Amino acid sequence: MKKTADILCIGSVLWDVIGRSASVMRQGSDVPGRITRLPGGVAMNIAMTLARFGLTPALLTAIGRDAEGDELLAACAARGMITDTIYRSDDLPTDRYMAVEGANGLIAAIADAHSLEAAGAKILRPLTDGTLPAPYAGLVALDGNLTLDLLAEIATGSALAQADLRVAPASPGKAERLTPFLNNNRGTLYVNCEEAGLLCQTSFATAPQAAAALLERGAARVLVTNGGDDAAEGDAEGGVIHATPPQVLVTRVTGAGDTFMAAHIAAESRGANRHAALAQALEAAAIYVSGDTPN
Ligand SMILES: Nc1ncnc2c1ncn2[C@@H]1O[C@H](COP(=O)(O)OP(=O)(O)OP(=O)(O)O)[C@@H](O)[C@H]1O
Ligand SMILES: O=c1[nH]cc([C@@H]2O[C@H](CO)[C@@H](O)[C@H]2O)c(=O)[nH]1
Repeated sequence: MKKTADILCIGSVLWDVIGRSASVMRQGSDVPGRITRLPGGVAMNIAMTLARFGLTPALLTAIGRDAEGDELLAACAARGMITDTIYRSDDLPTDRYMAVEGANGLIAAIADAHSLEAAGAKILRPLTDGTLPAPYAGLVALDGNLTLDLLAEIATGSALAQADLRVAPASPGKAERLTPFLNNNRGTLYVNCEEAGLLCQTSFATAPQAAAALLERGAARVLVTNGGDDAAEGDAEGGVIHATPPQVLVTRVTGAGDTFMAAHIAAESRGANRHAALAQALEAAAIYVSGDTPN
């Protein structure tokens, strides 16, 4: 039986190549370590986490028709995701992200999402070619790896005008690409305090302050996290609410934001109200950062 998608994940699905060393590293270091390759890209990370919360994501992305692409597609299918919505390109290679991590944290990373950017609006074809119900009125998780032009088209166009859009930035360097969602009062933005500051060209001391400022600048709805400090949720009608993350022993933080977002979406899809959804997202993120769940 063909599965129906609970949510569309639109954005980067690529291979992460991560070099890790136990040494403290600086520019120019050449040290022994391990190099691993694993599925990544923000849309894929969100899809993997949504799948852990029991949802079935369909992926809208560009993957090359190369050996790396075939392997990546198989990795998506193995996780129960719907892959026949993926645009396979004959001439564009499968995208890659490369990071180097030392004992002192992330040293540097390069995201090569050129194929996704070059594919442009082709990744959205399933929304209009009969593959998906049109207009699509369900949940959508969208990442900020798409070009500013395509993100603006999604924020203002008809293809996703009825959708429940949940938008995450791809990296601090791409945070400003979410501006069309602020300017057009569209979607729910999931950002941390730093990204909220970048979007508003300022800095915020607390998540409730950041949430209020994003709403003031035109956001329809926002979720703002701030590490171990209070997270906030707000929309124009209901105002801003906030809650404190459970205190846990932190063993990992990379991926905490994706876990928060996926758990929040999953809670709301089960019918949780805003207070319960925020609490459940914080609970799931706490379990994640404490290291009690698999990657
Ligand atoms: N030090 C911490 N103590 C307790 N909970 C934490 C801590 N760091 C993160 N969390 C939990 O994870 C959520 C998201 O964390 P954070 O605000 O750091 O997101 P992020 O910067 O987007 O994460 P990522 O590292 O994935 O980019 C927080 O709201 C909180 O629930
Ligand atoms: O510009 C980007 N930077 C990082 C990511 C992804 O985020 C994760 C690291 O934070 C990693 O999976 C990478 O692929 C991306 O998709 N685009």
